[in-house]
Amino acid sequence: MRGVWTPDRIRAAEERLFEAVAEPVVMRRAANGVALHVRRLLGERAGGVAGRHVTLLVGAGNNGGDALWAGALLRGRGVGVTAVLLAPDRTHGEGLRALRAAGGRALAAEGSSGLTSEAVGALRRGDVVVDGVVGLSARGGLRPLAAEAVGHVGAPVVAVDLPSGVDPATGLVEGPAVSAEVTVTFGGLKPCHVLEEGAARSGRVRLVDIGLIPYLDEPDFTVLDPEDAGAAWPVPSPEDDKYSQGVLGVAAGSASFPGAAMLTAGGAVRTASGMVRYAGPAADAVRESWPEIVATGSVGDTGRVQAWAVGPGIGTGSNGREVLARVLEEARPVVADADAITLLARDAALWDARDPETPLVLTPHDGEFARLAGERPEDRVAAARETARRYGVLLLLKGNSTVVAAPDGRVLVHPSGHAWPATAGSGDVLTGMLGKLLAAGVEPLRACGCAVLVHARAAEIAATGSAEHGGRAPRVGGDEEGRAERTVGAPIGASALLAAVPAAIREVRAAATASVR
Ligand SMILES: NC(=O)C1=CN([C@@H]2O[C@H](COP(=O)(O)OP(=O)(O)OC[C@H]3O[C@@H](n4cnc5c(N)ncnc54)[C@H](O)[C@@H]3O)[C@@H](O)[C@H]2O)[C@@H](O)CC1
Ligand SMILES: [K+]
Repeated sequence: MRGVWTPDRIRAAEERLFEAVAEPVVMRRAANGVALHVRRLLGERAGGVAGRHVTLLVGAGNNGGDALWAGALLRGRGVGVTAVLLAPDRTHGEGLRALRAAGGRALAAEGSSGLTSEAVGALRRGDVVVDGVVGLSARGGLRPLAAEAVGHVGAPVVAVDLPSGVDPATGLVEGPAVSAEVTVTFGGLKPCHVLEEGAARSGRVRLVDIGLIPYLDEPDFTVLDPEDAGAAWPVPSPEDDKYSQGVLGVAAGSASFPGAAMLTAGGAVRTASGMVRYAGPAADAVRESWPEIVATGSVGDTGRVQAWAVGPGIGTGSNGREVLARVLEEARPVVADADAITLLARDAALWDARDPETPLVLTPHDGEFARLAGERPEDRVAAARETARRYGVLLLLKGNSTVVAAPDGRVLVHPSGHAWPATAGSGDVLTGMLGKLLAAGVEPLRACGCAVLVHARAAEIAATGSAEHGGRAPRVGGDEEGRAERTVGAPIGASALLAAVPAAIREVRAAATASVR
């Protein structure tokens, strides 16, 4: 599990760190980390380090200072280094002196008519380009000169701290911005690494220890790693029987639309052993597809369950309303999706059926969220947190980065790093998976994080056929250099995602086993 801290909290921790350790020492640590990851990328993409060329794009502040110091260290490894200075009169002085003393070159980016031809040549020559334009103090998109310079970059980019042009606190991009292959950040992750467009533009995020950790407060939110999901995933123990592992009730689909029932129930079956019960008009179809499921026609006829998954395909009319009300009255943990969210958003009386002490998870996409909250989410973490608190629910806001907020303010984010789950029926599978984890007794916030992570990975495995990597490096963190990120994929349907769930579970469980060795 990794923490994510807002820029303000990072700065406050840095101030405390500087009382104990001199700032240049800290910067040198940061630069060491940048140089290490530039060397790795050179090895990967240029076949070696010595004799290769690195171009530094350097802005006005300490972010550029980090890049210059890293350049000086790379010179020591036989790398040719050229710094292109976007603001020569405000360049980090010590960093520039260090680079020149190590034999690096520096030139001004701007001539009398925009970017000079020397600067363009340097940007085109780099085997790797280091983005030291702007870091934690970034405001808005790249300024025109920096944007023009970035436009000439064809080589892979290592971003210092964050890809320039991305808002550090939100991950939003409001103008031109850098797209990095690797982002090297310091002390702790920032929201831009895992949220919105910033997550995609950060590429592989590498965290460097600069001694900041003891000075950090509680993170603003957290990110689960595959090994966290693997460690929490329920598997049967020798004492278990089919009931003791948690029974899930599924209320989904209809006679004319049995697909939602099939996918929700299937998500549950593939997630954990034990038992799944189905209640609804698609009972015959469900029995046929999933003979292991005990299927009945109505919620009232279903035997005991430890949790319910309700909503996909139940409709928003009186039948759907009745099903949802019956499920809520049972006072068991519930995951409510799709039509159930629409019903809850427009019918305040339905909330009376609910026991406020029993966990209720709502899993909206942005449109369903707008029905609940009155508007589409802008700052997704803040919006999910506020809505979770207001309704007293766990709010799982789906998106490329999925945000899960608990009513007590805790938040988990999962940056999927790809969009393969964006296919019809995929949400139904997630609902079944999450329901089964709740039935198995996994703590609700963690259950949400685990289900989202494994669901996203299953989609990726289905699309890319990459299961053979057996425990791919996580996008955020990890030492292994990514390979699967460049795997070419093919579009999938939700059935293919569902079929890949066991492979994804095996992968996270293998990651958990490896991490305790
Ligand atoms: N506080 C510290 O001493 C440490 C800072 N570190 C580095 O320092 C960075 C923060 O440095 P600074 O606070 O000096 O500021 P930055 O280097 O992030 O920004 C410098 C200046 O760029 C300008 N700017 C803002 N938005 C811009 C945009 N969109 N396009 C172009 N220019 C823009 C502003 O004038 C800003 O003051 C971190 O991101 C990290 O890389 C690390 O060395 C670790 C320790
Ligand atoms: K940067």
